[in-house]
Amino acid sequence: MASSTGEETVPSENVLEWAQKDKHRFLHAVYRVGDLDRTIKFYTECFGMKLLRKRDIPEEKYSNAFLGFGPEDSHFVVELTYNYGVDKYDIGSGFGHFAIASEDVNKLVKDIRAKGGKITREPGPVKGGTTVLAFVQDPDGYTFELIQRGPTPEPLCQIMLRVGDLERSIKFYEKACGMKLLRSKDVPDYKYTIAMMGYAEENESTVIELTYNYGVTEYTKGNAYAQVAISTEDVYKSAAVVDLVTKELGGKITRQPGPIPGINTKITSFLDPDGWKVVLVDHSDFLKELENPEGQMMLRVTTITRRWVDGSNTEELVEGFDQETAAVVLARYVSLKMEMEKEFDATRSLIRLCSRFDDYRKQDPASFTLHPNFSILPQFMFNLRRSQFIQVSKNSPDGTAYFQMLLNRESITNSVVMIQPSLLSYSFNSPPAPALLDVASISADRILSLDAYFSVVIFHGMTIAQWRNMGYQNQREHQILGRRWRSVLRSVCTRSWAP
Ligand SMILES: C[C@@H](O)C(=O)SC[C@H](NC(=O)CC[C@H](N)C(=O)O)C(=O)NCC(=O)O
Ligand SMILES: [Zn+2]
Repeated sequence: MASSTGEETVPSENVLEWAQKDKHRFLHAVYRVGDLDRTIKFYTECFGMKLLRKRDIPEEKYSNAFLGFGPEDSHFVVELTYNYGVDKYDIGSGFGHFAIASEDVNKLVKDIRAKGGKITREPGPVKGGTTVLAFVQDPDGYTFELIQRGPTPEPLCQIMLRVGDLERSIKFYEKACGMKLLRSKDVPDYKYTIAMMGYAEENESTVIELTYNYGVTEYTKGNAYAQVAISTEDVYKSAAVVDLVTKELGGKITRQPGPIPGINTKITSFLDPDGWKVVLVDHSDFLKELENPEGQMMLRVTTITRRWVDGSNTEELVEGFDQETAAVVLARYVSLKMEMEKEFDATRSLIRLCSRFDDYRKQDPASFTLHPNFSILPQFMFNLRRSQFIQVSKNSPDGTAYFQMLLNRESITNSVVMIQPSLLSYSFNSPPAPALLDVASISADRILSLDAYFSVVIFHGMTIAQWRNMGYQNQREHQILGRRWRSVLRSVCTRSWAP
């Protein structure tokens, strides 16, 4: 369906469907600690967690440590952040607890106490219920609930957050994140209600435990707990869903979908109606970026198994279609065929594909639409035909061979950039955001970086160019501008490829 501006708009109910179709997994909870080694020692010795990886980012003055009960590609973990020189944080009144499932809470409490851990609630049935639990405080004051449970594949099993309107929050996490309400429980004697939200059985996986205290609608957030990271199969579609849901239930997008400059992992982030932050991370990017305990980048070859479907079953074919991968495979195929068959015409492939998966009314060309899962292919083919893989006359044979070698060797993400340059727009009051490959993206107060993989072009809008020419970035009275300008240049120039 085309709108008056000619842009394709998809009815909101179709957009919202994506959250229910998407595949999600809880990846990690991010929070700040005052002493990384102190917390690592406590979690490994008292909880039995394993240190999975550490990283230090001196230019940004912080370090991270990831700990959990199993590897990150299959377990929910904690991501600790240590900011240089900051040894204390305010946890606020809204953050409740993390939870660790144990088959013997009493024994675990004894062990933790013997190692100097601070038990703030002795083991016993929960007030108003029967589940045996205990509470322990970690060195920074974060509360960990120790919950009695049989064997489970996911011991790190809860993030408890207090909310001011339980129904609103349940609806938000169902519609924006595709979560299910796994269980709710009202405890009138203690004037609270809880709701367990997640993607699988409560005893088998991590959940967000939403807690409503009767009559309490506001909590302080503090500056200690940061966010929860959840995987998604498509950050762009997921962000479109979240944007719609925030208009209905509150909350807001805090980072538009797109690659993290220099890392390429695609993310989007937002606040829920109570201000709790969620980051959605592209799952295949996440798996590729995982590092091993020595901190080396471990590029994983992730075999994405797609259920094969009978070619005549168009609907299932469309639903499982990965257009970025298809576009790159098509480019690799076409650049090979062009070399072997001079009369080979790449457009025929696109025409065949469109005639198979399009939707239009006869005699009405304007009604032509392609399913969203095919939306980038036409523009991709437009750029491929003009790329150095097809227009070989401009290169030496060695040059063409070099470009084709890289196209066949690089990741899907980088190969897409080789054929369809990515344009990022940087401004001084919002995070970098993908921009349309069109002159309309040029504006006086923005810096544009065109990444064509083999070359990067940095364009300064007229106003910024004037500031730069007048040396504002080096003048004391414009030091904020200078700092921002240098961080923009740094993020543009720190790319992950090395031709
Ligand atoms: C089910 C389990 O994971 C829980 O966390 S329920 C524990 C129970 N929660 C509350 O009381 C929530 C309301 C409270 N006012 C709050 O805001 O945290 C709890 O903490 N019980 C205490 C006990 O001693 O049982
Ligand atoms: Zn709990």
